[in-house]
Amino acid sequence: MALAAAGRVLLQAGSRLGRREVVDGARRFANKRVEVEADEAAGIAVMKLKNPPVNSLSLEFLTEFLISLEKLENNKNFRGVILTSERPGVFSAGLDLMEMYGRNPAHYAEYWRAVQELWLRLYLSNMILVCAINGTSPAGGCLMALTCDHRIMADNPKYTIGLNESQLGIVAPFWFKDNFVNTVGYRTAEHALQLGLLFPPAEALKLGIVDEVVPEDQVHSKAQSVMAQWMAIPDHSRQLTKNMMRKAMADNLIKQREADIQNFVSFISRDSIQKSLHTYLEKLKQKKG
Ligand SMILES: CCCCCCCCCCC/C=C/C(=O)SCCNC(=O)CCNC(=O)[C@H](O)C(C)(C)COP(=O)(O)OP(=O)(O)OC[C@H]1O[C@@H](n2cnc3c(N)ncnc32)[C@H](O)[C@@H]1OP(=O)(O)O
Repeated sequence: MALAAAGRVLLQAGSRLGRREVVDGARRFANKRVEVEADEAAGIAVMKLKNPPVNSLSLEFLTEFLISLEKLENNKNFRGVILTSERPGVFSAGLDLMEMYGRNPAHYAEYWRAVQELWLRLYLSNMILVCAINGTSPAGGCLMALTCDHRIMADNPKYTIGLNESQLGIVAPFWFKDNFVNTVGYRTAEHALQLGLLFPPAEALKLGIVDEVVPEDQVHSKAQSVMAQWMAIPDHSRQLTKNMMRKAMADNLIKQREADIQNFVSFISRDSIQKSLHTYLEKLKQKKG
């Protein structure tokens, strides 16, 4: 119920944005920040993140992404989604720092609700989610990948993935942490989260953050072949199994969703945290100069 209500809010927000949907022969639809190549006959869609320059998860991006995902969820012909970046090199730079810096509490609350919604929708999706990680994927970007059923990363040592929040002076919330612990195990998570480590593909594979590392030019073909394997499993048994594995963790967030929002708002509003974000943003700028 809570999920459905939040979804309606996002849909309303989406229509307020007034984006015109572009339909190309019923096989492709796009809003400004997400491109969907939908092969209805095959039952597979490729969702490409395209929020330049670095696919940060801004409020507008989250709204548009959730609307596109809902369209696919509502069409029973779609059984699988491949998530990838339209800009190879960066899968996603994670949560948009500008949504968490210098804004007011109401904005922080609205943003955090949308971040929660993204995680819940992806984590509990009945569809098969395969992540084709064709670039760097820190923090919220890594979280998106962690919600998927299978992760394939491009073999480029320049790319990294992990939950680096502590390096920014912020903290990965409990549900980021739980998703990570369930993927890599407690000790690895404890170590990586405290240090805010980002891992290149080979290490990410060793730790189980990703399931496969393949040459960069094969990420998409690999994602398609993995999807074919997963599609061969009957939906009802796969979905019941997925739900059995994931429901408890998602319910843990659902039951304390409002408290989690309040925690986020009071944490992110602190002067010391705003100062840390300021310093990090300055560092990002200086890196350029
Ligand atoms: C008690 C417990 C309570 C807990 C309560 C909760 C607490 C808060 C939890 C918050 C969880 C946060 C999760 C996150 O996802 S935080 C974001 C983490 N992301 C990063 O650290 C990535 C930062 N970016 C980079 O490292 C690089 O940009 C990247 C490697 C991704 C790409 O490099 P590239 O050289 O290609 O591009 P630039 O660095 O030049 O960047 C281009 C412009 O984009 C801006 N940028 C980059 N990342 C972000 C971002 N995440 N959000 C907003 N903007 C971003 C960058 O500043 C450049 O902008 P300008 O062109 O204007 O300079």
